[in-house]
Amino acid sequence: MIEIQNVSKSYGKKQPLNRVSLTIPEGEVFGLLGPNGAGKSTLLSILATISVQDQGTAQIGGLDSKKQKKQVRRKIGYVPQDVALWEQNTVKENMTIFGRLSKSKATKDELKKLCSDVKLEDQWNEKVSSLSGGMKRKLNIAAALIHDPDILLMDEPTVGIDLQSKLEINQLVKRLAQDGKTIVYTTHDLNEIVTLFDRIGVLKNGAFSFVGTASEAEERYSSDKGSDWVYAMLQ
Ligand SMILES: Nc1ncnc2c1ncn2[C@@H]1O[C@H](COP(=O)(O)OP(=O)(O)OP(=O)(O)O)[C@@H](O)[C@H]1O
Repeated sequence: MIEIQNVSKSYGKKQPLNRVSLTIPEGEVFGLLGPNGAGKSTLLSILATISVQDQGTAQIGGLDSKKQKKQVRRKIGYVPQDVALWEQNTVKENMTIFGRLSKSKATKDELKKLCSDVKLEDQWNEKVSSLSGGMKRKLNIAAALIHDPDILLMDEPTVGIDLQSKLEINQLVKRLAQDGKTIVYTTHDLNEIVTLFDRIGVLKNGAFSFVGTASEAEERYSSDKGSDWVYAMLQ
């Protein structure tokens, strides 16, 4: 469970988060939406203990993101917006390095299994620099799962990649949720907004303008003229 209470964060005169509150129950796939610059990455980075909020609290599995960073990091896997890999090393070497960094005792077979879960088994001995953008994204996700986190924070994991990799990542997210993991996922993708999430939340002007299921959003934002409810919701 994730509990965010009255979280605020400013950068100079900009205030992307202004007393934001949200509860995400265990096992939920939550879609974090909003226009460019709305504060989605900022909120994820606070949950990932990379940024610190100016005010308010964020609790992850009962642990405080500010005061119990180390313990929180054991509970979360973070997939940043920008791919972060060792390009000159192989997939296997990358997984081994990430395994050491997360102090995981995962065996080679377990690391390989994580790669096969994201359909990267054939690339095990390939250099990262030779992989496609979609493959790199999938490797970043596999790396975030090495320490078997309860919660996965994913910042636009499918932006700018091929359709097949995107659908594979979507399927993986659904499987992880079935296994009981809680997932917070930011996206601008229309199909994902409509199909992937148990609930969505729209960040706008520093706060959530909507939190609920896609059906509830459709009901609220559809007009009689049948205008596009996703567009209306994000305005
Ligand atoms: N380190 C930083 N220093 C200064 N300003 C920042 C910093 N990080 C984010 N911002 C600003 O805070 C606001 C929120 O940024 P954030 O990246 O959280 O938005 P976002 O909703 O994730 O956007 P996008 O959909 O474009 O990824 C933006 O105006 C951004 O320019």
